[in-house]
Amino acid sequence: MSVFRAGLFAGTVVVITGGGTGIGRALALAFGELGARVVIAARREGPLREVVETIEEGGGRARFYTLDVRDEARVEAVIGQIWEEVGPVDVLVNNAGGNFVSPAAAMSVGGFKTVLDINLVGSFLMSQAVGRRWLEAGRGGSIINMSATNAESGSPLMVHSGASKAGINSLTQTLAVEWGGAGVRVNAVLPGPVRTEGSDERLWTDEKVVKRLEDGIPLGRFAQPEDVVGVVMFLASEAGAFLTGSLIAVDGGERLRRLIF
Ligand SMILES: CCCCC/C=C/C(=O)SCCNC(=O)CCNC(=O)[C@H](O)C(C)(C)COP(=O)(O)OP(=O)(O)OC[C@H]1O[C@@H](n2cnc3c(N)ncnc32)[C@H](O)[C@@H]1OP(=O)(O)O
Ligand SMILES: NC(=O)C1=CN([C@@H]2O[C@H](COP(=O)(O)OP(=O)(O)OC[C@H]3O[C@@H](n4cnc5c(N)ncnc54)[C@H](OP(=O)(O)O)[C@@H]3O)[C@@H](O)[C@H]2O)C=CC1
Repeated sequence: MSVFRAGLFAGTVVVITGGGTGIGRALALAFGELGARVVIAARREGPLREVVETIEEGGGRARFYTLDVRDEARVEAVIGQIWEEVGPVDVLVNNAGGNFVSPAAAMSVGGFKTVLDINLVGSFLMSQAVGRRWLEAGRGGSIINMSATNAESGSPLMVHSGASKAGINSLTQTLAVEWGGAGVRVNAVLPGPVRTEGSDERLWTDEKVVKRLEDGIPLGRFAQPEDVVGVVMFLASEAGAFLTGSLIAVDGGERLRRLIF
């Protein structure tokens, strides 16, 4: 049950990249439930369609667009279409992300760049396409970037992901300063390990690793996608009106643990 009031996001257009699965799906459903006009965008139509149908069955309003966040022309076209077909965007959640496990010494530059392109360049392109329109129209808005705790701590076998998320933290703070005067707030959420379709397939495949990770989380369990929802809602709402450039970890304390004893 949501702790936020019914209709909190009525009249608000919320765009979520990667909204067909995992954390993005949980966010889309939650925003839909609170009255937002939800727009989700990713590469595969199937998961996007399922989420839109689920929101509409619950009485909410949603639509999807297929896009690859690395494709500058497609990003610009889709954002233009959203403005015309749905209305001016109020909230952008840059959630689309990619990752895989690989020793740094064995990783191809193609693999490294792929994850940088999806996570960092994709967040930049989406923010730029939306932000330009906000600046031109003299209206504010809120951007929430999905970073990760590996931006701030060395996480072996994820050199591409960690570097991209550190870049996202910097992008967040730079845009917060550059666009703050125009009423645009830019914040980032840093989840620790979360069980999702994408991460279960690519990262958390070894139960021994899962158990070890879980043992190291002070709150004693992996996060579920729903654990990330509340802080995003808070940042998107009026309650977050004076937050910008903030990097907020949602990790059950995982980033604090050090192997001393
Ligand atoms: C504390 C916790 C921190 C956790 C932080 C973050 C967690 C997450 O992000 S979980 C999200 C997981 N979800 C996803 O990754 C979903 C989207 N992922 C994908 O689409 C793919 O996995 C992708 C990232 C590889 C991108 O797909 P695509 O654009 O189709 O890329 P290609 O398959 O063409 O590969 C490009 C390039 O990357 C190399 N590569 C791909 N997978 C691996 C692998 N498992 N190991 C090593 N290298 C891999 C591939 O060989 C290509 O390289 P080049 O041929 O050199 O170009
Ligand atoms: N799971 C975890 O442990 C953690 C995840 N995160 C971050 O949370 C976010 C969501 O991840 P999570 O829910 O776990 O993973 P999922 O794989 O379930 O979701 C990622 C979504 O991103 C979309 N996506 C991937 N690449 C692109 C692209 N090039 N263009 C458009 N959309 C794309 C995918 O859809 P499609 O394939 O259809 O394009 C998918 O729906 C990511 O930014 C991730 O880095 C952060 C910390 C921990």
